[in-house]
Amino acid sequence: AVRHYKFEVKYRYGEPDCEEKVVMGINGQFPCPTIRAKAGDTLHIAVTNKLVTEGTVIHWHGIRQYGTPWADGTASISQCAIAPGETFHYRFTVDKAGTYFYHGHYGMQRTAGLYGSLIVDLAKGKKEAFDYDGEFNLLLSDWWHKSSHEQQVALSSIPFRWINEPQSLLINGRGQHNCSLAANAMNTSLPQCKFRGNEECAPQIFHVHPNKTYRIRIASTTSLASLNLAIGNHKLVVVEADGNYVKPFTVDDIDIYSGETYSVLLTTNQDPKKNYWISVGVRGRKPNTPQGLTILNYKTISASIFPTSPPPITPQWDDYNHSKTFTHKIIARKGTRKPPQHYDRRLLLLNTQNLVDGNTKWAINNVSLVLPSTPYLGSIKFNVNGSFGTKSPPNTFSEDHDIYNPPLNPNSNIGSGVYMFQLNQVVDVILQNANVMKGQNSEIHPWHLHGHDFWVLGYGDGKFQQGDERKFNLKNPPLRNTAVIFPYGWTALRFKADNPGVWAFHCHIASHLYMGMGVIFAEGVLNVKRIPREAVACGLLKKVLINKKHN
Ligand SMILES: O=C1O[C@H]([C@@H](O)CO)C(O)=C1O
Repeated sequence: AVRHYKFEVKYRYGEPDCEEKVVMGINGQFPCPTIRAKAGDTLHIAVTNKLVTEGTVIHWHGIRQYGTPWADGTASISQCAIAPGETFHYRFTVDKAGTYFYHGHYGMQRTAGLYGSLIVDLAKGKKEAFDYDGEFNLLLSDWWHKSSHEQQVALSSIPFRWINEPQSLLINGRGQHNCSLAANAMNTSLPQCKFRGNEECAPQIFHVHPNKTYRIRIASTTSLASLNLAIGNHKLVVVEADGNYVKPFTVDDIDIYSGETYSVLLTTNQDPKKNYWISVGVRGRKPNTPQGLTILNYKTISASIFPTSPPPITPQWDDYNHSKTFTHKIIARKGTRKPPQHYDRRLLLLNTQNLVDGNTKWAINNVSLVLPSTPYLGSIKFNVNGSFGTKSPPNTFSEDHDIYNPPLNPNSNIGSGVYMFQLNQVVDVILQNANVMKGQNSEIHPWHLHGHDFWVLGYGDGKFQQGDERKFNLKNPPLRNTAVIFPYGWTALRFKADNPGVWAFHCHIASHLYMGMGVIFAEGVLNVKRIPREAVACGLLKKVLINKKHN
């Protein structure tokens, strides 16, 4: 079936965490409307930009866009930003059931609130690999009191101004900044929140029946924060990650990085005379943000009876062993597509923090990404000269780079070059983490690939060595679209370059991408047919496409 949506992107006042701010929403809603479709459906989403003075695009995160690379919604990569007042028609199929989301992919518009859930159900007649009685969505995000515009200015100022930690964590767009839902149950200086219930920042409470199993679809669209989610007294069975089944495993809490999605099963087998906390806390960076909270309500009692015990304690932010233990449990469910046993091309990508002309940036193999004004998809397809860096970016980095210390020479270059793959090549990417520019520290980065799922072949501590590939899991590696690199560690990915188009591969932390932490992949672009001309008619292609006929 074809599903039609009309989206108007517009700022409005809102109080996501009880403080009035300007938020970016769709059709007056924040978070933006949930899209629900069936596998095999075609979505036709007409996006009208009502922002008055800035462009916009929307990326359908986790949807591979086979045959429609111009609908991936990445400004300067797959399309021109939609100008104020204009409408762009996204038409693409959702071929695989799973938990996804969508978000702005121009500057830091995701930070401003431009995100919503995208759920793809199985095609009619197909059955899930697990049973459940009901389901609900948890769309997780972090919220900032400084506007996305001010954050962009801060990050590109000399001296550099870091954005620091978010003010609040939001669950389905709702958080509490000046009060705590759990004040009466724990030691805090915050007052107890009091709600009539219709406030925009009142928690969304999840109502369940006892002795049932629920599928909880979780997505993290945070700008910065890595999160840990727990539900008091309840176990979680992880069954899906990034739209792919995983071998089910049971945990007390899950770590979720920006750009990831999970489905977990929860069985309501606890005391039905109580309600329970759902808590979200910060991991991987020294937190300065209170937990995000809401309530799991057993319908056997009133939802207004809050738990008297404190919310689950989020694991210590720097307990990386906890994160690694969780991450290593994620393997593919039987029946998942297996990886090719060999690669055709390998990239070793070093992640460093650098200086470029006095600006603090992130660079990959010493190149910090700056996007061109003509979208790559059009430039490559129509062979436009001079629209982006023609020098291919480096496949690897210097063997003597000391990943445990600040770089000896912190300066790097900017670049807009593209890694070009032969269609159907098997590509391995080893992401190598390193020390930041100042002090002894290395940070978490969740890397997201557009247009493909990849197999996560392995993780390791320290510097990747040739022999490490013997430890790769080629038997049942999980298929995902986002994978984390741990501090001072490496992560190995494999994918097949089988989707003609131009695809971003980048750190999903909004500020880090803004600071250049990404690369551009392209394959088989000459095979891409029928690019709508409004998708790429800007920059150097504006005149060309108006004057000539192309197919
Ligand atoms: O990009 C970043 O900059 C700061 C810090 O390294 C410099 O202020 C930080 O924590 C980041 O993740």
